[in-house]
Amino acid sequence: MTTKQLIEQIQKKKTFLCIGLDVDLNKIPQHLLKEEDPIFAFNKAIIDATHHLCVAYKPNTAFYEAYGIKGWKSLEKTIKYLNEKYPEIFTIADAKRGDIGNTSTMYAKAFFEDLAFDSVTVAPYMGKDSVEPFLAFKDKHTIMLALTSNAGAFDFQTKTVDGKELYKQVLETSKTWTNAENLMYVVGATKAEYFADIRKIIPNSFLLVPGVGAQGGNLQDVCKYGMTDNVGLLINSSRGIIYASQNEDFAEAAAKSAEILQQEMKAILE
Ligand SMILES: O=c1ccn([C@@H]2O[C@H](COP(=O)(O)O)[C@@H](O)[C@H]2O)c(=O)[nH]1
Repeated sequence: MTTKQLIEQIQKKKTFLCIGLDVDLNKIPQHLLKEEDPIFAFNKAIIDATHHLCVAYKPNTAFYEAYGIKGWKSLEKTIKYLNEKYPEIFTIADAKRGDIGNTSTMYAKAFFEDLAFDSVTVAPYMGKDSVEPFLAFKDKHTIMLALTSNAGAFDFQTKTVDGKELYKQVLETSKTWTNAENLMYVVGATKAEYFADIRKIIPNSFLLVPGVGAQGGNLQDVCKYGMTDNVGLLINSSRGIIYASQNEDFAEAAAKSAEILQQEMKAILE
């Protein structure tokens, strides 16, 4: 999907919500455990109930890898279902990959070609040659960690290196890379006070913003300082939506929870 198509979807659906599909078998309704593929059954029900309220889904691959081959098959089925039934939805593999160049190319093939995700998250720590192989894929998006939502973000990301905070160095340097137009960035909703400075460096790039809901980030604050003319934000909530209920009504409860955020977004967009 192109960035233009993503912006069109945001404007049409009046939402920039991304729903995180972080499936934990201990948290899903127990009746689903009787299904042949409980993870896919859960995701399918959540997607069917919420697709009109969001523009993106983000399975975090850890929640699938934890269940071995079965988990990976559930991830495959989920992305295939999304691509076939809801092709207008932007898909994010939250895998936080990155390695020496030839290995990064294989990661990129896995997520962009084999699984056919629109985007994948990567870590910037190994630098230019670890990220550029992802950027080489046309109409695919590489979402690089910039300033993360967790407390550990202050261990390295905000430390001063050569007179500038490391996360700012990451943003500035990455702008010079080949195919940098295919970059988006992760900035945590819990770091709302940093968005104004971040926008000075990357005024137009899309930001994937996790941390609303279960981690306590505030949507209004993020939008106040992070929003661009083209919105430029994908706000993610995972647990706050998909585990709104652990009973048989889980899909409807997830939709209600998603609708609360979507209505807030709609009001901001109007
Ligand atoms: O800085 C980051 C980067 C990634 N994440 C991921 O986003 C979701 C958040 O889940 P919630 O349940 O809404 O808290 C999860 O997959 C994280 O691994 C993040 O939280 N912060």
